[in-house]
Amino acid sequence: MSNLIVHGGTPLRGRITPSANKNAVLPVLCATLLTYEPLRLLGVPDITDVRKILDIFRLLGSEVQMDYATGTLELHHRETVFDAARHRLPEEMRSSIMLVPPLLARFGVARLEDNVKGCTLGVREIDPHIDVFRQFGGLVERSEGSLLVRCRGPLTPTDHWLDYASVTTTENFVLCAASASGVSTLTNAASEPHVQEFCRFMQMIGVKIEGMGTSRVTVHGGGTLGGGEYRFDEDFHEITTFLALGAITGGDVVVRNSAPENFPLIDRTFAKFGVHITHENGWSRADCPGALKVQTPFTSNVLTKVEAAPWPYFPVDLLPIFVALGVQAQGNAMFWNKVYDGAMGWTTELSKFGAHVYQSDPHRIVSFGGSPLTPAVVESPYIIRVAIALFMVAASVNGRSEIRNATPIRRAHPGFVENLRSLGAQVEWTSEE
Ligand SMILES: CC(=O)N[C@H]1[C@@H](OP(=O)(O)OP(=O)(O)OC[C@H]2O[C@@H](n3ccc(=O)[nH]c3=O)[C@H](O)[C@@H]2O)O[C@H](CO)[C@@H](O)[C@@H]1O
Ligand SMILES: C=C(OP(=O)(O)O)C(=O)O
Repeated sequence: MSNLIVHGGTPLRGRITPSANKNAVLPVLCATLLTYEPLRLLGVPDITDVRKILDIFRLLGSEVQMDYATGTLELHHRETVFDAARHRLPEEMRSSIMLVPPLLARFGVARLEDNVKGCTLGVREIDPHIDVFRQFGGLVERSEGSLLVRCRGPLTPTDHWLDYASVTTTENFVLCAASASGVSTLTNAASEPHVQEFCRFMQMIGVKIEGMGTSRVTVHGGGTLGGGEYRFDEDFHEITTFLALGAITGGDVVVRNSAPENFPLIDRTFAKFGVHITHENGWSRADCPGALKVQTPFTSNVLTKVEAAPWPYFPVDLLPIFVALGVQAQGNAMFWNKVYDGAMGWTTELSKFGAHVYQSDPHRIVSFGGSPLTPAVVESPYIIRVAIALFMVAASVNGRSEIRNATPIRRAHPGFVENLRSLGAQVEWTSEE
């Protein structure tokens, strides 16, 4: 694990182009294994999760040419071999679970390690995925430290209704449905921008999908899939992160943003902390006239709140970024994580900066912002966006801070430190790992 050393207090200024969204890139990479045709992917980020998936492709015998300097990936899964006893799917990342449907389609078997939990946000269920595999005719059995999923023939189309709008379960449903001959429908489907982007890629390789971006998705599966060229969109998480960094340091950061239509709720959430976002000619800017300040609600006896839930609610992965704004803003705010039951414990680390945050239950915290903060040495849990939130607070405080175990940032944000330096930040990693 590597730490971030930050000399904070410098307002960040400049223009920046965000990278692709890890949570779109990874399901797309898994989906590539469904086709035998060559593909070219553009804008592939140099992040550790991508490297892990490409490593498994190489083990399977796929042709993989990745040029990280240009973000161009040439991929051809022409002749592949999978040995469930020998080949291990990448651990410590949630997306491995989306390799199961293409492995089933190709080899009739997949083995999933127990440790595919990704960020330590509390329970990351696999039962909804198993329900999906079984609905399509998959056979699931427990083996030591892993699950074995098999199918005795091609998957069969199905209709399914999810308990909740799970991102990766929706993607797994679409992946299974693409290889099942016939029509499959998912109700209570997730609709996040990355789920929609993944569906657009599936359409490009020849899968007919109706209802993408809504809660009911219909997939016409079983056709022969093609190849082609696909360029990834910009990551709304990274766009929001850079805008928030500009605001928390009192600077002026302008970020490339080709999809401002995804931002109305995110913009209103910034406004709750006194940050005004504008979108013009494909660029977004955070303007913060004066100090950060929590908006006072008109309703009496309530707190200004940020309520995170499946899209189109405020995105849960952005919640820590706004907690960082909350502790710097004058006033009190409530942050409500409706998705995860164990994603708020990290906020005790904020007290090391002198911040006052109270956890009222596993899902909710209240920030009492505006107290003067001092530099600190803090520990990040294995949560990408929390390492960033701790960095944000450090960057806004005069003096030397250290974010220990900040490596998870490398799972999602390529060249994070280099990008920040280009905006004027004084920050470095303690090691290259
Ligand atoms: C690789 C990838 O794409 N990871 C993302 C994906 O993970 P992932 O697909 O694992 O997240 P899910 O949408 O399945 O939700 C995660 C967990 O939250 C709980 N839950 C979720 C929703 C709900 O309405 N009720 C409920 O109880 C469940 O315990 C579930 O296991 O979506 C999450 C939620 O946006 C994001 O944090 C992750 O970054
Ligand atoms: C939680 C995240 O990723 P994962 O689901 O892979 O842990 C994330 O991208 O913030």
